[in-house]
Amino acid sequence: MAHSLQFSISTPSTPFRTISKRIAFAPKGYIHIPKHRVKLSVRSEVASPASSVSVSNTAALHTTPFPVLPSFAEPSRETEAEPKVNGLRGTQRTKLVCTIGPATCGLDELEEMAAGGMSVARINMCHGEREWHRSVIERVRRINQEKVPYDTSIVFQDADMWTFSVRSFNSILPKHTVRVNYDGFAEDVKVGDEIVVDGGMARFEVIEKIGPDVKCRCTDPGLLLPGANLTFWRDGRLVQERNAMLPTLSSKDWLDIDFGIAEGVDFFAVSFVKSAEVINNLRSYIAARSCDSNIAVIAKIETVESLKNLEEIVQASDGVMVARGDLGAQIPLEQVPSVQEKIVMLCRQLHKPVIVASQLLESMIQYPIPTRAEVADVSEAVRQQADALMLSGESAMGQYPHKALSVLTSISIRMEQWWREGTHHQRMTFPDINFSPYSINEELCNAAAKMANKLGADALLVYTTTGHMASLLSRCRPTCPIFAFTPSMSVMRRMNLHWGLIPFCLNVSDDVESNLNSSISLLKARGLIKSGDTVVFISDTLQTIQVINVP
Ligand SMILES: Nc1ncnc2c1ncn2[C@@H]1O[C@H](COP(=O)(O)OP(=O)(O)O)[C@@H](O)[C@H]1O
Ligand SMILES: C=C(OP(=O)(O)O)C(=O)O
Ligand SMILES: [K+]
Ligand SMILES: [Mg+2]
Repeated sequence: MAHSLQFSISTPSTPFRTISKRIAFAPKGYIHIPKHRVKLSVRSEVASPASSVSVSNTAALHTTPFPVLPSFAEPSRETEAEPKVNGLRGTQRTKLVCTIGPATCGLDELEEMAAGGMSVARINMCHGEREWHRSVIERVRRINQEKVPYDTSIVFQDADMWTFSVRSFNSILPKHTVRVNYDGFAEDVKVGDEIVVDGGMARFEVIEKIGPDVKCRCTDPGLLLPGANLTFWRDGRLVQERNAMLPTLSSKDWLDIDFGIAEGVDFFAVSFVKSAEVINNLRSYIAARSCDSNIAVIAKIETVESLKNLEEIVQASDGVMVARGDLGAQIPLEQVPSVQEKIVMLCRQLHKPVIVASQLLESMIQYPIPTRAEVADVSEAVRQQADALMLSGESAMGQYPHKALSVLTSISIRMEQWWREGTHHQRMTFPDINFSPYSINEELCNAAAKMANKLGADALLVYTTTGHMASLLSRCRPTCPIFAFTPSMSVMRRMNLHWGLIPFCLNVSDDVESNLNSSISLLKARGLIKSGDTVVFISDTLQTIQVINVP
């Protein structure tokens, strides 16, 4: 497959992802795909800065309203007028993004995912057809209010000869052929180069170049999964000049972006971001193209260049994804955990939501329980207080998508509880953000969160017009849940990606007292707060902190 964009629909929203240089696959059924896994050794001594044949890979995170699910509390009279989109909420702090694929695209499956804790649905535009993408978006919408083939991995055996080709094959690929969607491939690669699939899934040596075909011998057997990322190495160093010149957004990406704007997705996730420039370009494009919608732009951190320009990229974006899949193919695997922690901390400091993605529960693509190591990895991401965790193949084409989601949910709940109960953590202190218009709100939020913690408050309530005040509060990672009220549906949907925010759409009147009363009765009716609870209330228009005893 060539370029693609990924959208996610969150169960309140959707993402979009960048286009990566990917290997295209033989039509289904041609190359056979045994289901067992091959053990691979990862050679990390060849650890020089890497870049891959991957170009950009535009992922789109798209957010739709929160699923309208049967409410656990009978709506009371006060809440009858409440918009349906508010749906059912739990108070889990860590948000869960699920990639939607053949395993989860049906209405029933999507509904089950929503009920199981999915906060954002993601569609990877690398896979599937436009109509399929549209139907998924529609179904997510409907919940808020055929299947694609996936059996496409290829097993490489030791010493087998394969042809990597940039030719476009109309129907059936010749035997032992892999299509590469990076046009410069045959020119850039040299006889003797080592080709590494997905950071070590399999390795090849380049034997011969024949026009657009590159003959390679498998030197380290393994698996080729759809959308695999190729890197090539010469004399133990990654070849990267060419890649640096490739555009982050291809023309196919731009068409996918138009599609996302037309469909009203909530997020675009841009793959293989190198600098803030592409983010800024996309932002101005969105602003020019869609006057009313305000699609958030997520930068996927998965290249060496993006690590070099990390701070400017985070500043320019509305959120960040630690895309550990491709990242692990670009830097030595043993560096991925510390890089993840660094990105999570930086995003927290700059109050941008951060998603930890890829291979969280990889073994659950095939097995109904995770490995202990996977549980430890997910726990660590929750302990770091990342805003969101993301499932890829586990939910898109795995055999146990719902089980995988429930594993994420239970690990998150357990770790969040451990965090709240214990004295395990030191509070993070932040330097001031220093955007002067926000400094008052920043101080208010810091103070309100601290006050809520000290008083042992049951909830924080925030009125937020743009979502900014709510994200400042989320950044403090307070102990109690944060109920965020906004009159804007799109602001509400985007808040679904932020740690601890439980967003509601509510028409706000000029009468502060009556706003507060209706929020409180809404939360009471849903069983989220009760009489006698202590609630700390802040608003971006009032700039005061109130402590209320719920009547
Ligand atoms: N829309 C889809 N249709 C079919 N398969 C999909 C779809 N989305 C995802 N998948 C499957 O799930 C896997 C993991 O998803 P993702 O991480 O988004 O893609 P990739 O592996 O291309 O980076 C894909 O490799 C693919 O096999
Ligand atoms: C999330 C990632 O991107 P994609 O799934 O598009 O490869 C990743 O590389 O980890
Ligand atoms: K991936
Ligand atoms: Mg990637």
